[in-house]
Amino acid sequence: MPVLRWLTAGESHGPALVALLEGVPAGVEVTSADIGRELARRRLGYGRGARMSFEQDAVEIIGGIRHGVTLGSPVAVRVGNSEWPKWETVMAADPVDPDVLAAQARNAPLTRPRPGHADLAGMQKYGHTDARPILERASARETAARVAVGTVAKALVRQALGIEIVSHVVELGSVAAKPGLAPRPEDAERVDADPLRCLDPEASARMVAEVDAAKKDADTLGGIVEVLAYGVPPGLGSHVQWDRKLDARLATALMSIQAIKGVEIGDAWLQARSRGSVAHDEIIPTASGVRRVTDRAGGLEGGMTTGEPLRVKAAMKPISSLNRALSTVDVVTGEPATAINQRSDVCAVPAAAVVAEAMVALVLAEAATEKFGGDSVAEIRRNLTGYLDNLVIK
Ligand SMILES: Cc1cc2nc3c(=O)[nH]c(=O)nc-3n(C[C@H](O)[C@H](O)[C@H](O)COP(=O)(O)O)c2cc1C
Ligand SMILES: C=C(O[C@@H]1CC(C(=O)O)=C[C@@H](OP(=O)(O)O)[C@H]1O)C(=O)O
Repeated sequence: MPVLRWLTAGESHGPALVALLEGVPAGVEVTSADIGRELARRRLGYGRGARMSFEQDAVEIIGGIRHGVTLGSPVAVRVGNSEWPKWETVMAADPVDPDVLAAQARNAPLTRPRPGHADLAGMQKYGHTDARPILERASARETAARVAVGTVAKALVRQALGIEIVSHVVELGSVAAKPGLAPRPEDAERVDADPLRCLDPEASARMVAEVDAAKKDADTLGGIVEVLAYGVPPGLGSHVQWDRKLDARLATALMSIQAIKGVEIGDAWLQARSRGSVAHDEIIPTASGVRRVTDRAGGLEGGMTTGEPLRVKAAMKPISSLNRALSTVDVVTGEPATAINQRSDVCAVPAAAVVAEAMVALVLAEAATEKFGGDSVAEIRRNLTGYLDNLVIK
């Protein structure tokens, strides 16, 4: 059984999302205000749709935390959808009078699946001619629940191991930030203050213009985000089995985010195009122990952390709900049609970076509790200190 596990439930326009995080050690200090702050970060970013401006994330901790400290029991969080009153008939859990439903425009079947969304494959798989039952759960609204439990994971790795996780946007559409820019924990506020969560102000201005141009053309954009984790000890994850390798676990976690289609560990694409002599991180002795001269590997070798900063990137495809709707088929008439065209984000890359932080935090929290024990923060700290003090190679 995994040491730490998490699940979410809830539909985009249902009453709430819920998240359950099991295996959290006792003694992690975290409050609903902390979760609220992370959820507010997820709503940031130039190019998000109207829903982000009027919907609130109403956080309620249902279990696992008492007086701001985790108990060791499962942590359960509810994130209420303030849009619910508008949807309580369409999304009612119990049967509704068909005449009442028919009178609601919102309940009209969505029969023109969007290329790039989960609509068509989901309708085929689950046997619907209406996309509603699919898009409600496919929607990235679900990422609010991940960020809620990701906040607990972040607090755990920070308080037990001193790990700080930050993220930034490195590319948006055709605009790229200056290569090599990487935020440190002290840059986190500056990143959040930028409209695109980009560290390079000149690139950020061009990204704003790119979003404006896409919006004017009724189009959408994707991009690339990077997550960095500082203070990660060597030896999280393992080389001994495919499903213990931390690079693979990070890739799975990031790839599970809606619209993420590629993951890069360190400078993987550049490494693939380079010769071995310039692709790896040479090891040198220093007064404070062995170090790598560079961090091209993104802090991971053999499925284990090296002690260098962890660095992973995720590529997000452009949003698939376009006002300039793409060609599709009306699944009821069988005729060519234009896809469902509903209010949508033009670009959600900055928000995806915040979700990616949460997923990296959950994976690191899982790997840390595996390695250092999972009952209390004090126990993890003790075991970490014992491990670091007794490393055979320092
Ligand atoms: C933060 C975030 C916001 C998103 N917003 C939208 C949106 O407004 N409209 C849309 O069509 N897709 C949006 N997406 C992407 C879809 O949820 C995603 O493309 C869809 O669920 C299909 O899954 P796939 O792209 O992983 O194959 C968003 C994704 C993220 C991470
Ligand atoms: C609600 C969120 O994102 C939603 C993700 C999403 C999608 O298809 O993924 C579609 C949009 O929802 P709607 O169609 O209701 O406007 C986004 O607003 C959120 O991130 O909280």
